[in-house]
Amino acid sequence: MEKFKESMLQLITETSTYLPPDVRVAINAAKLKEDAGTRSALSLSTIARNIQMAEENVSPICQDTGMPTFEIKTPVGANQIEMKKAIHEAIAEATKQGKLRSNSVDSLTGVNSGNNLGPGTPVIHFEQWEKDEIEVKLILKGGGCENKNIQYSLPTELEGLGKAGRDLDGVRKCILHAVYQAQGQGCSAGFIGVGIGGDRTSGYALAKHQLFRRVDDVNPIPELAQLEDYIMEAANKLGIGTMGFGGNTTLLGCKIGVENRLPASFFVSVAYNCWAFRRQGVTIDPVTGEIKQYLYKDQEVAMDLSTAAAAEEKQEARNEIVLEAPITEEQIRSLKVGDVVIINGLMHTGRDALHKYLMDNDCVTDLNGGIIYHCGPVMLKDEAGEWHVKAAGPTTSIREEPYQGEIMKKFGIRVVIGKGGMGPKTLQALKEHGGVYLNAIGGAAQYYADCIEKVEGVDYMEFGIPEAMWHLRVKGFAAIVTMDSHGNSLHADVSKSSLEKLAQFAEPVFK
Ligand SMILES: O=C(O)C[C@H](O)C(=O)O
Ligand code: SF4
Repeated sequence: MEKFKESMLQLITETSTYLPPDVRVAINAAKLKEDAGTRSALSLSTIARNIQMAEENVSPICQDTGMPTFEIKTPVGANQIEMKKAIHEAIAEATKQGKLRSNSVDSLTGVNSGNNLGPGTPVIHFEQWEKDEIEVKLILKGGGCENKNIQYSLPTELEGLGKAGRDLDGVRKCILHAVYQAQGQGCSAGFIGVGIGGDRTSGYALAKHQLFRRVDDVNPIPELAQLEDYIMEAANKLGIGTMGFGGNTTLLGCKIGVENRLPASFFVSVAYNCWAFRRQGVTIDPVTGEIKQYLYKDQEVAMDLSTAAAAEEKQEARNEIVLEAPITEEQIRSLKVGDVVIINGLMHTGRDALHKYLMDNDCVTDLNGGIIYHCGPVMLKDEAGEWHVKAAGPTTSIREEPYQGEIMKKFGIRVVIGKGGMGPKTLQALKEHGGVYLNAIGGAAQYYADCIEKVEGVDYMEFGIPEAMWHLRVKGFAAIVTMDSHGNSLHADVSKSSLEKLAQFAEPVFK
């Protein structure tokens, strides 16, 4: 079992740090479809570079290393109890090594277990088969994209598309709607797994299971193969684009599975996975516990960095502004949607627990003129007791919508950095107070970690590592203004235009 544990540690590390070739091919292809210099092309360049950095640094592609979910097939008689124990040990070790973020939180107390173990974490599904080898597949699906999963109960009425009935055309409408409702918040461009049928629980399991299919496989059921092709074409006409910035690629893959249903139920369940589509698998010798073969690693695919230089040149031609806290209202008022901002100096991380806390409490740090970064990093402490950032991309900002405006005003915060945009309440506060929202590239955790020169300190450690307030000194941290102090929001614009485009798909296609 010692060797099996080592093999599991290798699998976890590989999954978190190395994006499989079929996913790389899809991202490289998306990059070719965007015009150089557009926001989407710039984001895809950053994503490509981030994927390469993660591989080189053997560090997490994204700081949210998700809910580790294993699907295991064993020969009859294999000891599943021992295997489970070994997997738990490997998970704890991978967390200690900074390959996984401590991501398991007690839902009642809010306490982070610190080692990714706890009731329900990790998820392990066993199944027996006749073969004389063990197969272990692992997916690390982050929380932001998990929040964009959606389940429909047919018949239903869908925004933009009208009635969706209990037939293949109703399914078609649900899937298009699922892509639309995700906007950029699940770090588009994404991959979706769809489950038709089952019950509420097995439908979602079926949807997630589809994500283990290769991006380039062909569905053996002809009508579903046709539907997958149709969705790929139609969804990419919605104009949501990478990070919801607008653009030609919104969806990178669509895999649909079907199961029987109850007469009264007709569920369509959609599992949305971000571009950081981390899944890997191995076959294992049941006697030695050694890895025999990787399942999604049959070719070498280098990330296409060729357009990065051209894109950066165009970026220089854009309005590029350097900001360093403390920032004045005047500086903020001069910014508008589309500007690229480069941040130097100090910023403070803050996400769910901190925002809730700051509503009713003072802050230990002076935030006047300051910058809040919606980020839950992966951190490691060295022997001298100093903290190091291992991965630090943005988290989905919309969760802070109930708090953000008020907190900005209360503490004099001028800049909020996150991803996916915020709603009307925050937009109004930016206008009244003189604030700006910057969108960083979701999932680009290595790229941003590289901009962090020093960890100046940390407060509120009781919230756990991802939720604590880290004081970070950065250099050359680039992000795009997507909500300004004049009432403009790129997110509101893209949401509106994509709804108009969605409505073009209301007519029946599959009779
Ligand atoms: O938890 C995080 O760091 C990010 C999360 O996956 C998100 O997409 O919001
Ligand atoms: S931040 Fe984005 S890339 Fe990372 S897990 Fe969340 S949705 Fe995925």
